[in-house]
Formats: sequence, C-alpha cells, structure tokens
Amino acid sequence: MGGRAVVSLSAAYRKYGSGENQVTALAGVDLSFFSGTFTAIMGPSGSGKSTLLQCAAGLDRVDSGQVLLAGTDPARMSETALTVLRREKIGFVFQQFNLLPSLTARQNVELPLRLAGRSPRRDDVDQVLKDVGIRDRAGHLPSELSGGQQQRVAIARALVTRPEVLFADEPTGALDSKTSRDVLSLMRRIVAERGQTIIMVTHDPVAASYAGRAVFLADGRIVDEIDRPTAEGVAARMARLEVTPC
Ligand SMILES: Nc1ncnc2c1ncn2[C@@H]1O[C@H](COP(=O)(O)OP(=O)(O)OP(=O)(O)O)[C@@H](O)[C@H]1O
Repeated sequence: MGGRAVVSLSAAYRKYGSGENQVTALAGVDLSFFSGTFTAIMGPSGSGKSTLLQCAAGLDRVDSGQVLLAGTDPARMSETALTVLRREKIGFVFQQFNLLPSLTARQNVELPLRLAGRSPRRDDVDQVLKDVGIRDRAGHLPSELSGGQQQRVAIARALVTRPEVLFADEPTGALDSKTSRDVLSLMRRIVAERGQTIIMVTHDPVAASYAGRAVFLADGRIVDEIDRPTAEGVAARMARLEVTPC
C-alpha cells in the first residue's frame, strides 16, 4: 500500500457500562488508514462501526490501546488542542447533513474557516463549491436544496479546511439510490483527484463498492477485509457475518 498511515488504531478497546451490563464495543482493533485511500467500514448492527469511527476521529476515547490521528494521539491532547485538531485536520459528513438552516450554502461552507479565525477567500470557497457541483446553488438556503445537494454542501464544508482525513457516517443513509450513487461518485473522485483520505461507515454494500477497501467488523473485532470490493462480494460477506457472527 506504500502510503503514510493518516489514522491508525492499535489494540484498541472500548467498553461501555459496567458489571453485567458491560458491552465491549471494540475488542482489540488493529487497523490503519493510508493517505489518499477510501475505506468502507461494514458490519452487522451493533458490531462497533460507529464506536470505531468516533474513536478514530478523536470524538471518543479508547479504554486501552492507541489511536494515532494526523500524527498525534488524541488521548494525550488537551480539550483545546483536540478542538483545533477536529476543526483543522478532520472533516465530518453525517447522514443528516447537519447544515445550519439559516445560512446559505456558501455561508455553511465558509463557517469552518470563520470558526478557525480565518477569513474565507472567495476564490477558494468558489472552487470547493464547484468541485462538489453546487456552485450555482451557493446563494440558497438548505431548505431550498435537494437532499443530494445538501449533502454536497456538507462535503464542501468538510473539505474547505483541506483536512487530512474525512470521516463519513452513513453519508448516503438519507438519500435515494440514484442520489446516493452521485454522492458516492463525488467522494470517489475527491479521493482520486485530490488525494483525500476518506473513512466511511455504511450498511450498504453498493456504497461500500465505491471504496477501495472494505473492512468488516463483528463483535468489536476486524474479521475480514476486501480490496476493490464489489457490491455482490460485500453483500455475500455481510450475509455470512449476519448468519454466523464470528
Ligand atoms: N454510549 C453507549 N453506552 C452503552 N453502550 C453503547 C454506547 N454506544 C454504543 N454502545 C454499544 O456498543 C456496541 C457497538 O455500538 P456501535 O454503535 O458502535 O455499533 P454499530 O456497528 O455502529 O451499530 P449500528 O450499525 O446499529 O449503528 C453496541 O452493542 C451498542 O449497544
């Protein structure tokens, strides 16, 4: 694979609750994500996908083991340093877009720069709006945009700071299948053209087929991975996991 690991987890454990109610959401995960790659994280419901994403992104902490994110260990950082890391080195895209309803598309995209104390350069913002194909909708409010257009705005907002890694949690979960394919093609293009690193949690084998690698979780452990996944290959692997959990 050659590239540099932008995010890695080693012997990562995360438990929730205590006593009889304790759940081991991550049970010793070793996993690296390399620069310029697009990885899909798959697994049955409750297998630990969201926990893995949250811990990898420094939004949650592991109980033991180590996370390295953009060259630093989030567990060793102050809250202030973590806030800066999240703001400047990481982008997030969620199922529900999470745009601010009273701001236009352009203003939503500018927001992370303003929060970082930078004044947005019109050309830079125009470029990222153009890259995601919504330059002509820039003056509209989220309520005036389709779901696919709103997710494009969210992707532009996540990319505008030029993050080292983009985390996406079910980014097509609220979109119809045609719009999902368009958004996934956009994500794949961003990886190919900008060398962006993307880590995506998804339930959908078709979505996973847009990634270069699919990693499978079951009961908090990595149980398999497929390079250049096809929707059929991923669906078959998922069916086996759901019938006989490892
Ligand atoms: N805050 C929490 N408190 C207690 N248990 C939790 C918490 N968050 C997650 N869990 C448990 O940890 C396990 C892994 O959850 P996680 O949300 O990571 O799974 P997932 O694979 O993302 O599931 P889904 O596909 O249903 O979203 C589950 O058994 C879940 O119930």
